[in-house]
Amino acid sequence: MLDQIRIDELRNAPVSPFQHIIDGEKRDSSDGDVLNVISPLNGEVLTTMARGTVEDANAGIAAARRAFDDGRWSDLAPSARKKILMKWAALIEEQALEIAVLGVRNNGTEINMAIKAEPMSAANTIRYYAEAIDKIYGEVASTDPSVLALVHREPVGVVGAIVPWNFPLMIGSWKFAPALAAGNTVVLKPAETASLTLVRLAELALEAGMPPGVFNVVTGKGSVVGEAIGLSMDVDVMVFTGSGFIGRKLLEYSARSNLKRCYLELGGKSPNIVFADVPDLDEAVKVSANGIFRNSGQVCIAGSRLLVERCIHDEFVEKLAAFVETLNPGDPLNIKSTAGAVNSMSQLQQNLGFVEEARDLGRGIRTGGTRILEETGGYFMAPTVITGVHPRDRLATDEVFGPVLAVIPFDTEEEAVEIANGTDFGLSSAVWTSNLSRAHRMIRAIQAGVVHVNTYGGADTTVPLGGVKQSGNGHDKSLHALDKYLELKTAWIKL
Ligand SMILES: NC(=O)C1=CN([C@@H]2O[C@H](COP(=O)(O)OP(=O)(O)OC[C@H]3O[C@@H](n4cnc5c(N)ncnc54)[C@H](OP(=O)(O)O)[C@@H]3O)[C@@H](O)[C@H]2O)C=CC1
Ligand SMILES: CCCCCC/C=C/C(=O)O
Repeated sequence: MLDQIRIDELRNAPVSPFQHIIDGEKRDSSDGDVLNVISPLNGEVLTTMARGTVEDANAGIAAARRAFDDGRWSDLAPSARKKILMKWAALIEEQALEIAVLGVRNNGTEINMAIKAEPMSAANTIRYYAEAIDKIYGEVASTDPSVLALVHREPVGVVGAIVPWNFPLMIGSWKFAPALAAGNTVVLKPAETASLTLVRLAELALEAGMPPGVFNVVTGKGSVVGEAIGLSMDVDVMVFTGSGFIGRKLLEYSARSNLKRCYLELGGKSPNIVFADVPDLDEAVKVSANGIFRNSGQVCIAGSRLLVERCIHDEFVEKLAAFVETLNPGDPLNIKSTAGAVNSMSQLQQNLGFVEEARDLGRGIRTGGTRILEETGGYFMAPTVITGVHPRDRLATDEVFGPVLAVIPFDTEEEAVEIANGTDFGLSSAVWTSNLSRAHRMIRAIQAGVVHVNTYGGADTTVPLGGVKQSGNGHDKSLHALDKYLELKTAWIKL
């Protein structure tokens, strides 16, 4: 599917200014203000987008409220909603390359990953929930024969979605696809540094026949548009992926407004644990490296802590560093690049700050540790492996969200579990072992929403993704995600 010549044609195509999509229309901000969209590929202005005001956020919410309350979407038969969603998925797939290149110019993800993880994955997710929604049934409870007790599943109402910049379409679709399939309406605020493709998707939704007001996208600052959505009395469910700092604010907004449900996915510091009986050490090296360095480490489930049993530690690190040095981070629109740009200058500075702190503590910068390709003006960083990290170092406890891997040796299974569980996070993890009993013990012992065994990543739409501890609550993906967007209603009928 990836054609370098076509990508090169698209890479310099002019990008028209982006507006909000509210009530089925493209709209400027109420005060006409715009934000410059800076491309992380060269630090230059790519285009502008509407800088949403509180009025714009409220207009998006009001449109979603009207569209929900008058039943133009929720009262459609599930099969009718399904037809529109299927058409939407097809349109996204038809334009996948154009959308992917626009997204790469906006957020810096390498094109190989972007095409799969963004438009293709969004289309797949929309289709998954479209197909599911006419197969979900209510219940008839077991009661005394004088009563008929029914449990209905109803859409909750207006869903506010606030999504991040690392995979705007993939993560966005994990929220809006089940929400819309279930009959809710949506107002979505994309991240300031990755809004363009989500606006494009909203345009395609209208083209697919989605009624106006059902899916609204309001761009701008989180502190303005995001806060207005969080505080709205007309938003019934809030779904979010991003930092714990903003996740806490959303809980506060909910408490200060209408106690809206709030589902948070807040990232992690996921342990990737390699025992000496790893079935294939070379495979583990490669998969572990990809588990942290794809998308420049800007992945919530990134295996950012590598715990290696001491007796194979030196050999593993040697092979890992050698493999990492063969990676080819750089121009994300070159299909040969293995990683692209870091999303923003502030993320790059944050990443480099972690490296400096580790260096000051005397940890070993085994490879990487620097900004690269500075002459391009882009925000590129070498994949970085840091050894001798102490489990209490900030590098071992805090999310970097960049291409920085902390390596920690361990001696026993118990110690590995203690280190693995020794952070406030609990999103993902992996165990590499040939011992089936140990694999099952570790699955039980690790505090995380996902435990991989002898692999890292790759879990598809069929399984839930969610965190424990301060990695959040609720689950994206799978049929379980629908529960967030459905309300149970009991009908108790005396016969
Ligand atoms: N997938 C994941 O797990 C992600 C984790 N993170 C973590 O967060 C760190 C910081 O990244 P950052 O982009 O600043 O993440 P944030 O949590 O700040 O941003 C996530 C989303 O929240 C919005 N937002 C910001 N302020 C508010 C507010 N007051 N009310 C409502 N919404 C708001 C943002 O909008 P805007 O862009 O306009 O600020 C964005 O859409 C990363 O280094 C990483 O550790 C970040 C992104 C994704
Ligand atoms: C194809 C990349 C897999 C990403 C898995 C989930 C990432 C979630 C996130 O970053 O929030």
